[in-house]
Amino acid sequence: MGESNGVNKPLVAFLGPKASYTHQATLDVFDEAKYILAPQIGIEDVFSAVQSGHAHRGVVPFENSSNGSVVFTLDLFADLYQKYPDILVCGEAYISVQHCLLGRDPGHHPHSLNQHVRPGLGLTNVKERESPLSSGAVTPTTKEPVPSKPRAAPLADLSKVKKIYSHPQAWGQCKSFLNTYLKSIERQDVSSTSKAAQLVADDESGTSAAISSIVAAKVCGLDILAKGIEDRSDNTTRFFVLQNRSPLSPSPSTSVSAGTHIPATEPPPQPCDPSPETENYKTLISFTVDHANPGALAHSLSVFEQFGLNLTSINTRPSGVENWNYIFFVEIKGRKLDGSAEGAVNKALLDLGKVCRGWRWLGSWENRLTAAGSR
Ligand SMILES: O=C(O)C(=O)C[C@]1(C(=O)O)C=C[C@@H](O)C=C1
Repeated sequence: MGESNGVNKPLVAFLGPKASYTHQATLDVFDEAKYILAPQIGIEDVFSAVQSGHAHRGVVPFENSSNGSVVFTLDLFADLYQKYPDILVCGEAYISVQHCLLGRDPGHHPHSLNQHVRPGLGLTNVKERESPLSSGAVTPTTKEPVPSKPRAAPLADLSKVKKIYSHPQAWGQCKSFLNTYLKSIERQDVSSTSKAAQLVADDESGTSAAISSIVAAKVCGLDILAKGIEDRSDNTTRFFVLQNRSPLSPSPSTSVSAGTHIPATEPPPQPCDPSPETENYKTLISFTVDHANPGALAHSLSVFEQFGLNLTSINTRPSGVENWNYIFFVEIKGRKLDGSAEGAVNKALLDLGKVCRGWRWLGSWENRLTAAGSR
């Protein structure tokens, strides 16, 4: 299970196709020489591959610094139909996201190619125009951080663009550019930004464009019509590495030949790290409360305070049971110790069970956020 027959390498499922931001996150965590990286059509396919044991690990987007949670991923963790009971988060990765508008530039001259290189994706010779064509474009610098003004101007004439494809997360990250240069142009959601680039590459009319990456421009042979169109220069997406809690899913030491590199995001040693140092870990927990009970949410959250566990994020999604009832997701600093009643997280979970309706531990993993972005 979780291995590709013949080559004996563990399989890592990720939201594809190739050149998605999730692919870039996957390459940051998993060495292509030691793992088979398997693109999936949707985020749910990644969950399914890990749940079934077909994949050893999975990589999915979780949240963006400017546009918030990836609700598709949260809903899969909410798992209303109990399809993914064994999914655990065992790692995270942060990718700086610089979006481009990709399409066909009628004024493109093939000799003005720029060179870009991205290991693992073989990126070279990306077709990027050097000079803005758009008159009256606002071109703020980072010294002029006015949110309503786009950070980039088009590099080509956009008047022929009649439809834009992208992953729904991308629209909210590029609001200023879209409202300024592509207002009222039809937008179509697709499963990923690299899928969007593929669709535009297949559209021979040349009237569609994609919000996607510079890597996808190369892979799909598209022109860069604008670059750096995200609202914020520090636009970053966080990805989760998933594993199956069941021992059927092979651990790296059994599935990879001796001396292999184990990614830094692999789960902490099991069953129990004797070190009391849990500060550099994070834990994701979901829980539901009795909505008729005043203070039910406050009582649940106070459990974490009692054990000195800092909350790093809180999210809600509809519970699926009753209208206006929610499932809560909290992320806290610290980790659950396996097979132990000790540890602040373990104790907090015991107490949480006394005040909430139900809870689920969704994994503990090493915190990969540097002190600069600390949380
Ligand atoms: O569409 C992709 O390329 C993805 O990997 C998904 C995703 C996301 O869901 O947040 C990843 C990074 C960007 O924030 C936009 C889209």
